[in-house]
Amino acid sequence: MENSTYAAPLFPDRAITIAVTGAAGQIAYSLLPLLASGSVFGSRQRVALQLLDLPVTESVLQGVTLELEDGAYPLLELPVKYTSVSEEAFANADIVVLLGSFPRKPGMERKDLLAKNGAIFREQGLVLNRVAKQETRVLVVGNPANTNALTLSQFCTAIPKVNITALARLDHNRLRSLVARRLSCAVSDVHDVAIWGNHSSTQYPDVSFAYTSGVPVGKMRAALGGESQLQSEIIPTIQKRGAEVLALRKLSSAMSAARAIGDHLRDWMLGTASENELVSMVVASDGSYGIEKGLMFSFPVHCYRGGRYKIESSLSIDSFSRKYLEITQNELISERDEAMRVVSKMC
Ligand SMILES: NC(=O)c1ccc[n+]([C@@H]2O[C@H](COP(=O)([O-])OP(=O)(O)OC[C@H]3O[C@@H](n4cnc5c(N)ncnc54)[C@H](O)[C@@H]3O)[C@@H](O)[C@H]2O)c1
Ligand SMILES: O=C(O)C[C@H](O)C(=O)O
Repeated sequence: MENSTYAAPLFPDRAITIAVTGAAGQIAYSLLPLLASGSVFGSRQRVALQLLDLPVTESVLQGVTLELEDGAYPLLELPVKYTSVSEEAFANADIVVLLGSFPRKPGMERKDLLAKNGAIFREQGLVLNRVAKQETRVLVVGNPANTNALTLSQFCTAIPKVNITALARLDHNRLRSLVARRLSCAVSDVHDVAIWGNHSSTQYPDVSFAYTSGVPVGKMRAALGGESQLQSEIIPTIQKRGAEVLALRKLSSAMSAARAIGDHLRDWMLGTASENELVSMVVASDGSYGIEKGLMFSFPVHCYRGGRYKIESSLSIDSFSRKYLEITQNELISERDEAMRVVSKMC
């Protein structure tokens, strides 16, 4: 991870408490060692983990906690807590990472998935509303991540909406890496790619503001072969990358998702390596770029130490980009309307 190893601890006198749901699943298996080892919050920050999964996974979850103990991580508080009761997992958490969600099954339509997850994220929002601290930071990963985060935020008014985000960093990292491969440069030399909109195949992976030491801002589209190449190859490659991994592995991305979660949490809590660096996060829209206020939308943001971010609202959007922003916004509006229709029936 960039720049976290020597970071001053956020909480020098205590452990940072991180609740993780879906902790018996495959992303968690890659994520928990990153959290426990200090790769995310620095090599001087103690870490307490509170793991949640469904009762049916109890023995797997227990096995995962045994492995965490056997890792003998110097920063990890022991014993590791695990439970199937959300209230216990979320109590006193500084950070809540929500991996647990209902997966799409063969024959299921998108609206069935929204209904199943609407119920889960409504319930978890209500629990957080009762037990979480106002300063708790929430990261939703379980799909459909943007809309699950929106549902949760509707039922969790105790946590300010700016403290609820969802993951677009995997898409951001995928784009950064693709640009590096195309330009034969180091990933660390690629700056300010952006992901806009939904974590789905309508997302807009944008290189308009990206630069490297050899390619200045404004020249990246040309360096990558021009708009037709972006449209026919680069944009669809990123939009469909999750599906590509799923088809090959027969399992969705987990190692890269865990790495992206670590990047998202590190930048959000400790700040980006440079104050000017843009990273992509799904956050509640403030109306920037004409995106409906309140919609959970991935924007390029700046992050500052202490869990703060600011949407970069001054980028100039041309007609090429505007078309993509509208497609992904429309998808998110229809997901939101469907999810709200479903959860309103549960009230
Ligand atoms: N946003 C992203 O970039 C991104 C990337 C990769 C995967 N994902 C999503 O992340 C989620 C997790 O992926 P995974 O590969 O770890 O899945 P997984 O199926 O391996 O694990 C999910 C775990 O969640 C648990 N779970 C289900 N409902 C729960 C609930 N209500 N409370 C607590 N736990 C619950 C399950 O028992 C399971 O152990 C999936 O929805 C996946 O689509 C998102
Ligand atoms: O789990 C999925 O559907 C895919 C995942 O969100 C990914 O982007 O890899």
